[in-house]
Amino acid sequence: MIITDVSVKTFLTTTRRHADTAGHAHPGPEHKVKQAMLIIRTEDGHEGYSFGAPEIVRPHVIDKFVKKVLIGQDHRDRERLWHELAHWQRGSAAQLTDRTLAAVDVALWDLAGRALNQPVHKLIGAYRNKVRAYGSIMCGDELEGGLATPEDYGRFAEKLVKRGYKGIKLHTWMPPVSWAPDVKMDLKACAAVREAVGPDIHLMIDAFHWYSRVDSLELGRGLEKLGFDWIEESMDEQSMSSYKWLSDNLDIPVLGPESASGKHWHRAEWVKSGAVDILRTGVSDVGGITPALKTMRLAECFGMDCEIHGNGSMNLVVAATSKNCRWYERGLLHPFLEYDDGFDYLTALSDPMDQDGYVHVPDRPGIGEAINFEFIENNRVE
Ligand SMILES: O=C(O)[C@H](O)[C@@H](O)[C@@H](O)C(=O)NO
Ligand SMILES: [Mg+2]
Repeated sequence: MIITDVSVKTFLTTTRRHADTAGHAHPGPEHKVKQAMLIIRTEDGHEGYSFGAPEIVRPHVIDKFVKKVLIGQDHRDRERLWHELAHWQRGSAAQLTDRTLAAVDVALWDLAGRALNQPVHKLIGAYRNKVRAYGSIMCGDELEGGLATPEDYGRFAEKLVKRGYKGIKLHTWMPPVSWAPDVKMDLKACAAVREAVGPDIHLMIDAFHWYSRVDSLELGRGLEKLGFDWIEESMDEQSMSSYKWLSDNLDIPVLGPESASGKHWHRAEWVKSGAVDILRTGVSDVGGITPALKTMRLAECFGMDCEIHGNGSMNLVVAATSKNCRWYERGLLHPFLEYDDGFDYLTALSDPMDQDGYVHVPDRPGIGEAINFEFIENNRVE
């Protein structure tokens, strides 16, 4: 059970996703990008894995922080190891981020499952074995036939409903789109989607993250007329009081925070302040499965739903082990991309969705990823 090694394998994977100046994904030509696999190994040869950007598991953070906390420790002591690593953050000169904590925590949970030959959602205590998904559409663009007009969004939404989705979330247009942001265009896209899919499909929006209070109010009031389920990240989440103001002035549920730092502790403050109606967590955002579960349980104590940010096995585990979330965020989706094609370094989708819009939680050991180890070895760069 004792951890004897922490290592990283960096490899090339092919993708058509390209990040814009705000970090949002858009489709483009195929290109190769570096991906990292973190490996935590024990004395008896068991290993746990997690994937992420190479910079979050770069040698500096692995050698200066992760190895110092993990090597020689019982891998099952996840709660203690998470706190010990989190305490290193204050003195790390902002070098040890929540993303790194998440990579380590996910690999430790994966290790626990693989060592016992059990799926992690069963180890934690499953609430369900399938979760209803909403299709999370990429941010708008200026691509002919892509997501350039409200009608494009409407057509794509129709396609998603045919695929089985019972919920759809729009990320609307943001810079670097030349004319964005524009509340009236956001509402035209939302109206086009509502018109296209009818009244029974659940709709949500995740808007330009830096609207003013007044713009957010105009957007929210328009969405109320369209019967949307929630409004998400329409303002800078560093201003919790702005969300309190918006929640007090809108009927549509306000959801968040997604990107705000502070893990489960800060999300407790958002609940206490009444800043949101639906809480939000995400394994990458709060530092792992461990704090994401704490956020879910915190929301449950206040009679609140907590919706999980992001796709992938790690977030699916949190959704499968929690009663108070209604959705799994499946995406990001675009008319030019086939989400169900998956990743070249996995031999199966982590989140297969049936025709009724349910994602079935894989019962594979660990967090449930079907890793193609041979592909990773054949495409290693470090
Ligand atoms: O880069 C981002 O802001 C996120 O990836 C975003 O696009 C999307 O994942 C999100 O906000 N979901 O709620
Ligand atoms: Mg979001």
